[in-house]
Amino acid sequence: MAENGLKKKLNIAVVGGGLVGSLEALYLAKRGHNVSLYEYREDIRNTPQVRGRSINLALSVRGRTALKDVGLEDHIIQNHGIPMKARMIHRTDGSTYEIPYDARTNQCIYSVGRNYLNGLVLKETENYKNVEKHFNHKLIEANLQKGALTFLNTDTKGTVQVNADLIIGADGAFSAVRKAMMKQPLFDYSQKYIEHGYLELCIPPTEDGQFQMPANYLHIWPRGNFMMIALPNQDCSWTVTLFMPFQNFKAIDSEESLLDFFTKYFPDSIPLIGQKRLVEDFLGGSPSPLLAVKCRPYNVADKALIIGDAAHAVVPFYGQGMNAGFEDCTLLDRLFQYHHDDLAKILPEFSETRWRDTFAISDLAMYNYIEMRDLVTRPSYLVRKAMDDFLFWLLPGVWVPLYNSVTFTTMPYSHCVKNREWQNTVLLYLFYFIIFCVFVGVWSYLR
Ligand SMILES: Cc1cc2nc3c(=O)[nH]c(=O)nc-3n(C[C@H](O)[C@H](O)[C@H](O)COP(=O)(O)OP(=O)(O)OC[C@H]3O[C@@H](n4cnc5c(N)ncnc54)[C@H](O)[C@@H]3O)c2cc1C
Ligand SMILES: COc1ccc2c(c1)CN(c1nc(C(=O)N(C)c3cc(Cl)c(F)cc3C(=O)O)c(Cl)s1)C2
Repeated sequence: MAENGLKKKLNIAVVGGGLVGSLEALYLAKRGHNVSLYEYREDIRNTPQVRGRSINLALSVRGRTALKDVGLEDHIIQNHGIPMKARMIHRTDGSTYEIPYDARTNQCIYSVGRNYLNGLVLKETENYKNVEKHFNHKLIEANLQKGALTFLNTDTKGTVQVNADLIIGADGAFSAVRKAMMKQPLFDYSQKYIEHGYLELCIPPTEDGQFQMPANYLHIWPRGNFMMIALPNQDCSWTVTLFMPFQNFKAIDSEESLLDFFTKYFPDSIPLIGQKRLVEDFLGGSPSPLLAVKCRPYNVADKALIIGDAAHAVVPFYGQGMNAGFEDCTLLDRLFQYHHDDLAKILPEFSETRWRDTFAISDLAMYNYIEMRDLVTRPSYLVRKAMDDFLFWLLPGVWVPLYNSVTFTTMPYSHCVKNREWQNTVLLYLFYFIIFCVFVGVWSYLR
């Protein structure tokens, strides 16, 4: 707050115009600050959207809350997002079965196009004169303590010097802002590349432009040490993501070995993708790596802050990366409101209160990576899910299963984990009690 009691307009540089950076620019614009958004790539609204190639993501309540704050939730839910009410599990014989996300209240998650959502948020910033967007600007140097940034304009090949009251790094898993932050003393950092990579394939729409599979589902082909999933697109195509160890990808190096592999493990997907397209896309592409990043603190004094994947890239096996990044923006906005834009209070409090939750979702996603590939096929998973669903139905305010709390509530991720721990304890004692009753029953019968 300025001396005269009026709110001080900050000059804020947001590095990274992806999903989280563009949303953060919008949040800050709505607070009246002068925002300059710098994005390495060109404006994605001008890049041709290759048909049926859009990469999509699962939007759940944490991300919806942020979009609601900036007035975009209704548009996404009513005009773009495709509701997914259940998982559709594909067995190797091609038969399928459903596992609803929330049988009690029929809540669902939404499949949204990454570029569509990014473009929508960027477009919304056009309504604010206090937002400047600079595309083709790559951050190459940062002096965070001084609020000084150097960008390479990839168009002109010239450099651009920028000074800001606040630098927000939303520049993704390989963040340049975080790299500068790592020079700070007491900055903790760890990263993990998992052994699996992912390759995106496409199930096109039918000749008459309809979905080839039931639309309102997240389709999963769980196969033990690898898995495939498919999310629906607005154009009735599916973005299919195959997760598999890099060495397995490497072993599939010919049309014959590829078709043998898919015939054995994903036979029903071959006619859906199309044999020719499968061969072209699989052998013509290469698997991308998956990186998890944990670091803290997220701020440098009252000068700089990292959010989104720059702060906490997670493996995608909970569908929460974007949702967690959007939740960063929501929580940061609440702190701006509570501390009247006083960065000396906001930034340290964001770091101190957020890292436990981002570490928790990172661990949950990594656990899912290890479990999920065949978890949904395990009887123990289905028994536990049935018990969770029953107790959730019986005691909805008390017993919120882990998957529901992560996906369908804004309960802090670390509380979701604590919740699960006491539920495990209760179920363990319940199990012992049942065993004891059976033992007493059998003993009484045999006496
Ligand atoms: C296979 C896969 C599936 C996923 N599925 C889901 C899902 O279903 N649901 C979900 O919530 N999340 C999902 N995620 C995670 C989600 O994609 C990320 O969490 C999200 O994109 C993070 O957004 P971000 O803006 O922080 O980073 P990014 O999306 O990486 O954006 C960073 C931006 O910064 C720019 N940039 C980078 N370096 C510089 C620089 N030096 N100077 C200027 N600009 C720079 C980049 O060009 C980019 O535009 C998935 C991720 C993967 C890999
Ligand atoms: C675009 O690429 C990707 C890649 C991975 C994901 C997504 C999009 C969206 N993802 C979601 N995961 C959950 C979830 O909570 N769990 C436990 C699951 C975890 C796995 Cl790995 C899975 F296959 C199904 C579920 C499931 O429950 O449906 C959601 Cl809810 S959405 C994972």
